[in-house]
Amino acid sequence: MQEIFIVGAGKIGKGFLGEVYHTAGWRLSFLDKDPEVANAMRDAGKYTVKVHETEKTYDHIVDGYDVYLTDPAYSCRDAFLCADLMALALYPADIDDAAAYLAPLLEARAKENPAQKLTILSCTNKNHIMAHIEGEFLKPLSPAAQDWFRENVALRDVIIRRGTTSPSPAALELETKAVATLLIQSPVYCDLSQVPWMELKDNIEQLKDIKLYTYNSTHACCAFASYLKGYTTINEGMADPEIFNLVQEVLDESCAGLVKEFPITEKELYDFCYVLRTKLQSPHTDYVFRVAYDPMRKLSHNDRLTGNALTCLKHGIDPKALIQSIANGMAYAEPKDPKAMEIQALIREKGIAAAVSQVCELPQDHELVQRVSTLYEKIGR
Ligand SMILES: NC(=O)c1ccc[n+]([C@@H]2O[C@H](COP(=O)([O-])OP(=O)(O)OC[C@H]3O[C@@H](n4cnc5c(N)ncnc54)[C@H](O)[C@@H]3O)[C@@H](O)[C@H]2O)c1
Ligand SMILES: O=P(O)(O)OC[C@@H](O)[C@@H](O)[C@H](O)[C@H](O)CO
Repeated sequence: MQEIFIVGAGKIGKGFLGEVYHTAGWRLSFLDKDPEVANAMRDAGKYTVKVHETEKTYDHIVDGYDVYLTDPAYSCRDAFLCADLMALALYPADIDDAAAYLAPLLEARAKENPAQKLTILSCTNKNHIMAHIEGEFLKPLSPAAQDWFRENVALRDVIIRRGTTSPSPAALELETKAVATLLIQSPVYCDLSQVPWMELKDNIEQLKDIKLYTYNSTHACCAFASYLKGYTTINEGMADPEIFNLVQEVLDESCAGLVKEFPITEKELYDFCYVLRTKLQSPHTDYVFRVAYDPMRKLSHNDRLTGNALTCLKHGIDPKALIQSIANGMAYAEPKDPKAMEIQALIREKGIAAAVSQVCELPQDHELVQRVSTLYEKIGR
């Protein structure tokens, strides 16, 4: 039996990877830093995922797993030492800590089980960070373990094309929309051919910008605009004609920039985004809080809105709706989102132009900073 070690037992860990690898008959081990999350899973011994496929919806009960806390005694040691696959189902900001915690385990594996190769999947929406992650894994290792890691570990990026939700981090009832495969940078060191929804690809870095600048730019646009209108779900936002139109404009601008920037035809891009162009309601509730979460990352230089707008400007396309969405993101003042609060503090301390300049990582006299600042002042809050 093959074994997956899932770091981060949240929505993607439990609701996507746990569900899919359980279906495929793999042994599942979860590691989480939150005692509430780990205890809830351990006490219940099972959880339920409502899976929405194109033609059917069904409940899948996932059980028979082990769950560990990131304890100082490394109770997860045995599970880690024989895992074929490790998935980092974490936000990018949590990966460095996870790599530091995992270092003694990698050191032990290099000594005690050197012959078994390991594949690590980095499951985030942040692109161009794989060299950094590899550095974080290698940094604490001894020279011998570093050599072993380079020879025997395939650290790979992925593209997650499904929304997975739960009402709280420890919830044992999740929902997932299963309509597209998980794209994984090839090659890997384990056999994924019998695991549903897994697809190996050889150009993940480029495809990931295209996915972020279409699926995630429209998603962020909807979340920030929805917050400003007082909605709490993405479903409510998409049902509002004004927000729906803004989302479509963001998609049009993004696609116009992408066909100029990347070797992809308009038809290929249209097909890739087909689902975004229909007014279909999602079969499950998705939350503005989740989709808007961490606006500092979402508005940063290479990410879904700013990176996208810069690509448009580079190719002579006016990114009007993207710029409005960045301004809306600057006005996203959800008290429970620490990074939204950091942005609000920056605006209070430095003024809007300096804050946009810092968040979007652009000079203050850049056209985009000036236009975002002007639009921000017009937003009624
Ligand atoms: N949920 C989705 O629909 C979705 C879709 C695409 C991509 N993603 C990406 O997947 C990643 C995970 O998202 P999620 O929705 O599952 O988040 P989540 O908050 O539901 O789960 C993350 C889990 O990781 C745990 N964690 C954090 N730091 C840890 C550490 N150092 N060691 C062990 N556990 C740790 C947290 O306690 C939490 O349980 C993110 O990068 C997100 O952008 C999510
Ligand atoms: O996970 P984030 O915070 O990068 O972005 C929120 C959502 O846009 C994202 O999770 C999507 O639902 C997902 O990328 C599926 O397309």
